[in-house]
Amino acid sequence: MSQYPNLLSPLDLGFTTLRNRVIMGSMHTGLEDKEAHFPQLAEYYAERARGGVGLIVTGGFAPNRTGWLLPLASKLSTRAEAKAHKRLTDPVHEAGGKIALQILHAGRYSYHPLSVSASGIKAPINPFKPRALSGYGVLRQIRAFADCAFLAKEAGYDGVEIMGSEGYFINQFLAERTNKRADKWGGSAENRRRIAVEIVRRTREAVGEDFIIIYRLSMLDLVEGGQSWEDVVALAKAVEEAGATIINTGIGWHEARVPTIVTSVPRAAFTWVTGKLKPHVGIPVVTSNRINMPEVAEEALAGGDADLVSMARPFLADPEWIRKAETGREDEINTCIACNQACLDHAFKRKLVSCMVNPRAGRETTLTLSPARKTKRVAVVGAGPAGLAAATSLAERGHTVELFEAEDEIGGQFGIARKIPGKEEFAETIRYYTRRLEVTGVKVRLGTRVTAAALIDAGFDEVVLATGVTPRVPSLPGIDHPKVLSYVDVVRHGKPVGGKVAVIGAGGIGVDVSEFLTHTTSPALDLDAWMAEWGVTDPEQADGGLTERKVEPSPRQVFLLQRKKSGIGAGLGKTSGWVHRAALKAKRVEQLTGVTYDRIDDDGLHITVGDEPRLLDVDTVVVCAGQEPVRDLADDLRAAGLPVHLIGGADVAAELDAKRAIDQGTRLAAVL
Ligand SMILES: Cc1cc2nc3c(=O)[nH]c(=O)nc-3n(C[C@H](O)[C@H](O)[C@H](O)COP(=O)(O)O)c2cc1C
Ligand code: SF4
Repeated sequence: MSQYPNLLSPLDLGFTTLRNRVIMGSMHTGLEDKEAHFPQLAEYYAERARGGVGLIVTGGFAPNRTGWLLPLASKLSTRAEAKAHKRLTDPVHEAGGKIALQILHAGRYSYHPLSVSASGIKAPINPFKPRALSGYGVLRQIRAFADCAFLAKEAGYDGVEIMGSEGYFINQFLAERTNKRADKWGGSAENRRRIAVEIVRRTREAVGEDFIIIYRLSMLDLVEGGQSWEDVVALAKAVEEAGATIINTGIGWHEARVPTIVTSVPRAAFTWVTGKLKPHVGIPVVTSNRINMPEVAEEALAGGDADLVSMARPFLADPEWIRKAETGREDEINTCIACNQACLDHAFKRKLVSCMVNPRAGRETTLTLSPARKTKRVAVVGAGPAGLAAATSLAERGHTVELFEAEDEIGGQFGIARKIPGKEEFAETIRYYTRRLEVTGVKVRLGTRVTAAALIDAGFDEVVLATGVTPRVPSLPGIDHPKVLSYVDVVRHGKPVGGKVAVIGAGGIGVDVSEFLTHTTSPALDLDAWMAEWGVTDPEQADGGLTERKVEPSPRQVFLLQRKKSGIGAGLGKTSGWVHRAALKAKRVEQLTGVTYDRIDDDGLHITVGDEPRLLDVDTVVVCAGQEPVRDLADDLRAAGLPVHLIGGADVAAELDAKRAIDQGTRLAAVL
């Protein structure tokens, strides 16, 4: 008997059966935008289908040019385009999987001048003002959805998902916020939902009975002027009536100021919303967002909140997620830690999407770990993200690998990250590597500060130096004062910190340390606390589910300081930086930029801001002023003729970058 009886049980849809209750949620990876990338996209999907996922939903494809998210982005509106899609659907079917095409019309989120919407109201996150559609224009858009679905069927898809949430085109008709129309497509709730219902009805007519239609329904808009709960329920019933097979959950518009998927959002944070809707409809419902491990998914289903779970990013992180859950190897799952660093942050920069913890994602055809032609004895020094990726990937290719780590535990900087409130997920990557080291047979030497002489004597063929970084000590009068601590002292070693603290350096680490110092508990581990913090409430109590934000007061007063004039946490990703900045503001952290540090003494930290000298009478100064690479072994090893490879912080320490570190470790291992 499986440990996950609900999750792994098939779902009979009448005309077809899904092999389990897991949908790989829609993710636009960038590979969809050019047919030249379809072979790569096909292999990315096929690998996930082989891994056992029940149904794959593609990234969004526009049904016409006006619906494009970006100029020349993915679209399916012609027979020629449909033909190319066969290259995607065939390999998935050969692997025993199923695949649905997502139809996404961006409406006023379209980043181009052709953008259209219910009304001519510009989105706060887009410079392009949409044109309000005429009545005829609305009918043409509806038809485009149905035609796109018809082409998808021709291309061999098992179904389509109609994207009705996240503030895109359909959602813009549903909410009064963006729909000011006076015709039959606006005004009353019934009129506002007419377009969604018509799209589903016309799509069903176009594709016939035996074809999956998922409707992704915005259950919580999280914006002012969003839909009421009554509207949401009425829409769900109407969509079912119009012929949808399944309803998927959508949460929050892109312009919402509530985080919905970053790592500080508790796991399965919105499953209760799906559960609230479920009794109102007869068709299966899917829950989504921040479900990343089998026990979380199983609990959502066993609790009766949903019939299926959608997991998007977890399938970037691990294509074999299902197989591992099926065979009791959940401790081998490479867990999505919701960092967004290589997925959504890439998408925003128009870079191809991948995954921080799995750099092979989206590069299945180019980054392969094939068996080594000549096996070697390799020493990897340092068990941070770079060293772990290198050691395990090398061992997977058949090399004999020994991993040396000076500390008593693996993880490097991730061991610090995991202690930051809201970043607990980083512990999963350490757990994953702990197990992967065992599975791949790497010999691990913890608490061993290995010397160059020992490495030379041992006769390794290659040495990989992943020795990481040490905190940079700025030259500043009073830097030796007892009230000065490094971020490592504070976070890793838990050294006591006073009630008034200055944090020097407002990069990613300074921001993390400020979060650490202003929290006594982690809202990420307490859904009620998190909802209160972000003002998320039951949509029955407030339209769109938004109320006032309330935060627990900080246990200490924190000043976050930066020499540069650029913004606080400027290097943080687009999708997560604003969340940290908003959280620190709510905790009343005083943020100062353009600061000159004058000296530290018994009175505190003396600074100059602009031309104004100022004394911060703090008890503790925490230094987060960058880091220096640790690479002392390199010269001696090279002098002895050993091939030495520097990776991670030991290579480039200027900006701590785990994404780069894991990628570099994996790529090195692929060719050694
Ligand atoms: C890189 C990326 C691209 C996405 N593209 C789409 C998309 O095209 N359509 C869509 O409905 N959702 C899209 N999403 C949202 C996901 O479907 C999903 O709702 C979100 O990632 C939360 O689920 P997860 O925690 O399982 O990843 C995207 C998410 C990511 C990370
Ligand atoms: S980059 Fe981060 S958030 Fe994105 S899939 Fe990978 S682990 Fe998850």
